[in-house]
Amino acid sequence: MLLEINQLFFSYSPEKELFRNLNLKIERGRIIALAGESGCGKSTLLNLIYGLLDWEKGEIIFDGKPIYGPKKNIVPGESEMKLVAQNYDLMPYATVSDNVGKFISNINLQEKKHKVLELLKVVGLEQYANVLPKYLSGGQQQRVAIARALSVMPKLLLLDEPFSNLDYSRKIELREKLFNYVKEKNISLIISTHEIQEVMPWLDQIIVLQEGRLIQNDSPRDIFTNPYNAYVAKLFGEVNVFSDEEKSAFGVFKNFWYPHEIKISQSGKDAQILESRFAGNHYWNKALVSGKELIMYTDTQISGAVKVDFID
Ligand SMILES: Nc1ncnc2c1ncn2[C@@H]1O[C@H](COP(=O)(O)OP(=O)(O)OP(=O)(O)O)[C@@H](O)[C@H]1O
Repeated sequence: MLLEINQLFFSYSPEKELFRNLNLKIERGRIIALAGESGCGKSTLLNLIYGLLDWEKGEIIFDGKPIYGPKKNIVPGESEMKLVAQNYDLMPYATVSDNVGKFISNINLQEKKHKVLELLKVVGLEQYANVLPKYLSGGQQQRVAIARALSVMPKLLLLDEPFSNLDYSRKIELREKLFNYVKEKNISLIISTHEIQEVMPWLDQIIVLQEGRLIQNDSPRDIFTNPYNAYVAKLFGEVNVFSDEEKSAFGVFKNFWYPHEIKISQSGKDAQILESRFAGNHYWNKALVSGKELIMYTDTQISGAVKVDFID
């Protein structure tokens, strides 16, 4: 086991407990997303794992050794664990290359140069090697910090919202290179994100927090097909939520239906299409079915009276 959190209690203030008896086990070599809406405790948990905060009760065991908060002031060695927080903490008067190479030994300068270039390629910043961080955008600075963290080949890399400052095309490029790199080098990765859809193809595991409670911890497929509650289902985008009463009234077998699971059919329930809008890869439709508004996606624009089926 790479990381074990046992019966952890933590709060920023006595009135408001954040983590109450949090338990978590993480195996080596995995790419894990820590998901949940803003304020659920993702950054705090990463900071606790990295030993930046003191907790009240419980233990965090990393690679067989206990982690302590700043009071005991024992931080893991550089090569063990790295955190890239939302402030990137770059050296302002050193170039991008020097920042990335900060933790790489100077014994073999040729090798160091080669390694820095390799890392800059992973984060797509090879053209910026000689630029100072202040001339970079927030998203670029974040990528320099990620490259620097990768340079020490940590056993565990913690990334707090690594793609939050990137436009879509950069995000797509970075996520693939980054995830392939960590897998190749056997670096375990935990990233916090509220855009789970965008990283899903690379994830081995998703951990969902809701107001400091760990409510689901499973493979992406299991969480997507069997979300614990509406909060979890909504992490994957739009979803139609049926109460238990609605579920039996509609004769459907589950509470959460994604828009692509409601399909136009020959037989099925009567539906009135209220809106049908072009959404790029599909049409986004709002349908009225037995008095309930449902969102469904279709390949073509639809209107009027149709019939729909629920097919997962
Ligand atoms: N330094 C602090 N002092 C007091 N309360 C804090 C502090 N940092 C965070 N909190 C509170 O703790 C809770 C968890 O915050 P945290 O930043 O861990 O959430 P998050 O899931 O990472 O959110 P986001 O996705 O917006 O970064 C929130 O209610 C937040 O207001």
